[in-house]
Amino acid sequence: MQELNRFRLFSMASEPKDSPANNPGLQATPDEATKGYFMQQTMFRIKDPKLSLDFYSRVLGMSLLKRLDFPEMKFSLYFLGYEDPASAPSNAVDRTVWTFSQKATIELTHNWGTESDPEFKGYHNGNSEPRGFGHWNHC
Ligand SMILES: C[C@@H](O)C(=O)SC[C@H](NC(=O)CC[C@H](N)C(=O)O)C(=O)NCC(=O)O
Ligand SMILES: [Zn+2]
Repeated sequence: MQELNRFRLFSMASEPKDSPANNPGLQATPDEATKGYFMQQTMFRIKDPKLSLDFYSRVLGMSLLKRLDFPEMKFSLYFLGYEDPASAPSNAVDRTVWTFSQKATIELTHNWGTESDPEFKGYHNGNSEPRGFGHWNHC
């Protein structure tokens, strides 16, 4: 009962639990230097683009906003998001600029050959030591 009362007491605090007053370091407004900036992309390395593109499009419902190939460095980048690709510019350079102006995209990095390399054991999933990436919630 003690724990429940303590919880009730805390949740009745004058300040909302999520306020800056209850969260040292939390700022109500961003620094002028980065005002207007937003999280534009996070990157995952993938083994096989055929399997990953199927998963991200069919299962997660995302669209391919832009693909960039770097043959001299033997890798490709696939930018996925929830914008309608039909609204993307047709010009390749303009489409790259458009893609990089979309919020919270996913950049899939494919280092060529991993899909067929028997020695490739996959990338670290973050959930074994040393722990790193945690999870992605899709709902
Ligand atoms: C275009 C822009 O969004 C990028 O992030 S490119 C960044 C660059 N990516 C690569 O070199 C991909 C191939 C490389 N072998 C790799 O697996 O990363 C890069 O800086 N990658 C390093 C990183 O930590 O992101
Ligand atoms: Zn990137």
